[in-house]
This record gives sequence, structure tokens and C-alpha cells, in this order.
Amino acid sequence: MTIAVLGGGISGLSAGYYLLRRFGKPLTIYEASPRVGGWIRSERHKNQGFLFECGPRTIRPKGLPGANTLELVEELKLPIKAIPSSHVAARNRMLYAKGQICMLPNGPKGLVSVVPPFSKPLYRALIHDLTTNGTVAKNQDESIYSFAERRFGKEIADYAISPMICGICAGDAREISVRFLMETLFEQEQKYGGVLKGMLYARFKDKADKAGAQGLFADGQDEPSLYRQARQEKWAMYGLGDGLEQLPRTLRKYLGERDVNVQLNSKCHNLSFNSDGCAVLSIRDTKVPVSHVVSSLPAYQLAQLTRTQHPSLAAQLLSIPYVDVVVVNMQYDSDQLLQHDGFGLLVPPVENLPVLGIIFDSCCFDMAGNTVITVMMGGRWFDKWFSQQPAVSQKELRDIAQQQVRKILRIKEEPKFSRVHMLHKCIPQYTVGHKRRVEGIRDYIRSYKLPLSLCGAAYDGVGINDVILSARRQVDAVQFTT
Ligand SMILES: Cc1cc2nc3c(=O)[nH]c(=O)nc-3n(C[C@H](O)[C@H](O)[C@H](O)COP(=O)(O)OP(=O)(O)OC[C@H]3O[C@@H](n4cnc5c(N)ncnc54)[C@H](O)[C@@H]3O)c2cc1C
Ligand SMILES: C=Cc1c2[nH]c(c1C)Cc1[nH]c(c(CCC(=O)O)c1C)Cc1[nH]c(c(C)c1CCC(=O)O)Cc1[nH]c(c(C)c1C=C)C2
Repeated sequence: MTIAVLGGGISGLSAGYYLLRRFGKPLTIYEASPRVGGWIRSERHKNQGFLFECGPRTIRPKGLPGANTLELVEELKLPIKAIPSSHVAARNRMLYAKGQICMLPNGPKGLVSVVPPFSKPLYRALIHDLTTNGTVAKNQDESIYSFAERRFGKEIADYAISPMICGICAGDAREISVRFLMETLFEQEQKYGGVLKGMLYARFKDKADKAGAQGLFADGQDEPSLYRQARQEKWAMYGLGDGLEQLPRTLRKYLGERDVNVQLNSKCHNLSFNSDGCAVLSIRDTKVPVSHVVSSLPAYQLAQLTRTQHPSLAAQLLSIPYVDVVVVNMQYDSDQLLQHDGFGLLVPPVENLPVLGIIFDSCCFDMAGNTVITVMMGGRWFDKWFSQQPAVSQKELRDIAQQQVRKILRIKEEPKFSRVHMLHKCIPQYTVGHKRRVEGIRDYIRSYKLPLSLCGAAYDGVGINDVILSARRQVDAVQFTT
């Protein structure tokens, strides 16, 4: 019995980890590029004491997905840099709206007083929810923007929900499914006629939900000890000592030491299935037969591999859209963020600017006196701002990012050092109907009895916690009939 994993990003490596734990060897992970980690990439400037993250930088230790990641982090003995909920980076999130930087309310004060960019105290949005009837048809989906607008009004949809969606998937809240982030609230609204009513009702009815890590760690004793520590110490998020890339790098080492074959520079360019129930991978000029495949590839990549034999599956996979994000890391020698202590700021799409948000890395983690910020641009609006002939150059992207930093943060100095990364098709968009689409894809695989499992950011959540948990669940569900 041979198992193959496609993709050496964090979900593919995690699938390898859970497969090893469940089935042992032989096990091979095929990765197209010369490195593992996929979008997780850290660039360490050791001499100067700072770090650039090109993709993610923090992980949330919350709930079952958070506990599951912490179990893995504990097993790998990784050096955690925790950010407690009292830290400024956990408390302060900002918006750039209406020409100014606005601190998002993080306590009850924002409920009763007017906090820019909002024109009314937030309790008015709650009254709107309590006094508004009407839901969408049962079992339907809708956009998160439309849901927020219906329940809380347009201002909340424009200045709270839309930027939040940018800060998670660089997407347009008018297209993203409400089930992406607010499935429970949406369902409670359907059931009880309002978000607040649903929340109050659920609070009385379902106290057990609070346990968080139930399910995987059934017995409280088995809870990972790092998760217990995170709860006791009230971590809001955490990073790793040498950057988040330490997670995939260490996981690769761990797997290698246990004879899992991690093959780099090994792009799979076709995947077919035999009538005897085997899968056949085409890697370079070789056909590799295996008993089961776990794909962690982006959906559009898997579509390429399967389109000859299963065009209908490929079409369904292709219906999951992706967006491009430009990431510009900047470093300054002196403190440039004196007035802006926090995680960073988001720019609501109604502001119509090329920038999605700016992360204040050196406020989150100590960077030895350097100021480090990361500007993220494009996303769902990439084509509007940057698609031109000839293609926009790195220098132009850097200049646009710098202009925005000057305008928003009023940093006049040039960064001492900067890097521009064009992340092509890096984040899948869970548009309205996504859940049904994924069910359709998995139904197809089941109905043809294909020895194929799907994990990765395309299906069950886009955060690092989600993709690791998705890998675990998909591995748990693998069945061999022999
Ligand atoms: C800018 C940005 C910021 C983010 N910030 C956060 C954050 O703060 N917190 C958080 O939790 N998450 C964050 N995320 C999300 C998180 O980084 C991703 O969800 C996660 O890294 C996805 O991992 P993956 O393994 O599913 O996919 P990928 O990283 O895309 O890995 C897929 C791998 O498959 C390989 N591959 C592709 N085609 C083939 C082929 N044909 N054969 C073999 N291999 C192939 C690729 O080279 C790649 O290594 C962020 C993402 C981005 C882009
Ligand atoms: C502007 C672009 C992006 C920023 N971060 C991401 C993008 C696309 C990616 C991302 N950020 C988060 C996640 C999910 C993690 C999870 O645990 O599920 C992903 C995939 C975390 C996150 N970051 C922000 C928010 C509101 C969230 C959601 C969870 C949480 O509340 O912690 C805020 C934020 N993200 C970015 C900026 C500039 C920013 C500013 C406040 C960048």
C-alpha cells in the first residue's frame, strides 16, 4: 500500500504527518518547487535582527483548529513567540478611512459613543438587528456583505465587514459567502430571526460549545498542553522564533527523519485512475502507481492534472476562483510608527485605494530597534489597479506601496531595505455557493470511488489552522478496501 501526497505546503506536509501516524510508510510527498512551505516564507536578516514575512506571520490559538495546530507545534518543539490579548498588537486594529487612521473599537466604549469612521454608536447596529425581520430562503447562501447590511446596516458592511474580509482573503465581501466566516450567526439568524436573538438563545442552550477543543481531544486530559498554556496565558496569537517558515521546515525535517520521502522539484503533471482502483501520477517522465493520493494542491492546479480523464471534476475545481496579492516588506532603521501602535491597518474597499492593508510587524514582534512594515495590495482588485501591458514592474509596485505609506502613515523616509513579492493566485475565494461546490467535488470523488482525498486552502478554510485540520480530517477519512 503506497500513499502519495501532492504539494509540500503546510497542508501537504501536515497530511504527511497524519498519514505517517495512521498508516506508516511508504509515503512520498511530491513538491513542484525547490522548497517546502508554499505561501509560508520567512526571510531572516539575522545581522540586523529583523525578519520579513512574505505570507502569514501569526496563527490564532483559538478553538479546535487552534488546539490542533498547537499539538503539532508542541510535537515539533517549535519556539513560540506568543502575543497575549493584553498586547497592543492584539488590542489595536485600525482602519484607514475618510482620510484618517481610525482605531477600531476594542471595548464597550465603542458601543455607546461615536467612533470614526462610524457616524453612529455601534449599539444602533444592534438595534437594527433586533428590529429587522426577514431572512433569505431556507438553506440558501448569500454574500457576507448582504448579510451584514441586512442585519446591521450599510455602514457596518462597508467599514467593518468588508475590510475584515480583505484582511483574511483579500476578497470582496459582496462576493464572499456568509458561510466563510459567519456560518453559525447566519444559521442562528435563520432559526431565531436575528443575530443577537440567535446568540442569546444559543448562549443558554449550548454552553458546551465553549469547550473549544472538543471532538479531536475528547478527554480534557488529552488537550495539548500548549493549548492549555495558551488559554491560561490568554494568547491572542503567536508567531515562531525564526518566522513561520520554521513550521514547514521543521515538519519536513521531522518527516525526513522518519523515512518519509519528500521529493522537491517534482511537479506532478497528470493524475489518472485505473480500473483496478489505483491512482497513477506522472512525475517528470515517470508514471508512479499508488494506492491513494492526498492532494493539497490549489484547486486550479489539481484541475490541470485531472482534466483529461475527469473533465467534469476539473470544471468544478476551476470554479473556485483565486486572487493575486502583492506583498511589499519595508525596513527602516529608526522608529517610524511612534503614533501607531498595533497589529496594523486595513483599508475598506469603499476607499478605492490600491492598498488592502498594512501590517506593523515590528509592533507585533521585537525587531531590534528596526521598524518593519508589510504593505499588501491588489487581491480581488488586482486587475483594476495593476493589470496593464507590459506587466507592472517590481519597481512600480514598490513605488506605489511607498506612496501609500507616505500618504497613510506619513512616513516620509525611504525604507532602508525593501522586498516586493507578487503572489500569483495565492488565496482562494469562498464565493457564494462555495460550500455546495466543495460538497459537489467530494461527491464526485466518492461516486467514482476515486482513491483521492482533498485538503488545502481551497476547501475547508484559508487559515493555517484550517488547512492543518483539513489535512487531519481527510487523512482520518481515508479507507482502504483491500
Ligand atoms: C499574503 C498571505 C497572508 C496570509 N496570512 C495568514 C495569517 O496571518 N494567518 C494564517 O493562518 N494564514 C494566513 N495565510 C494563509 C496561509 O498562508 C495559507 O492558507 C496556507 O499557507 C496554505 O497552505 P497550503 O499547503 O494549503 O497551500 P500552498 O501553500 O499553496 O501549498 C501548495 C504547494 O503545492 C505545490 N504545488 C503546486 N502544484 C503542484 C504540482 N502540480 N505538483 C506538486 N506540487 C505542486 C506548490 O509549490 C506549493 O508548495 C496567508 C496567505 C497569504 C497568501
Ligand atoms: C490585507 C491582506 C491580508 C492580511 N492578512 C491576510 C490577507 C489576505 C491573510 C490572513 N489574515 C488572517 C487570516 C486567517 C487566520 C485564521 O486564523 O483563520 C488570513 C488567511 C488573520 C487576520 N488578520 C486580520 C484579521 C481581521 C484576521 C482574522 C482573524 C483575527 O481576527 O485575528 C487583520 C489584518 N490582516 C491584514 C492586515 C493588514 C490586517 C490589519 C488589521 C493583512
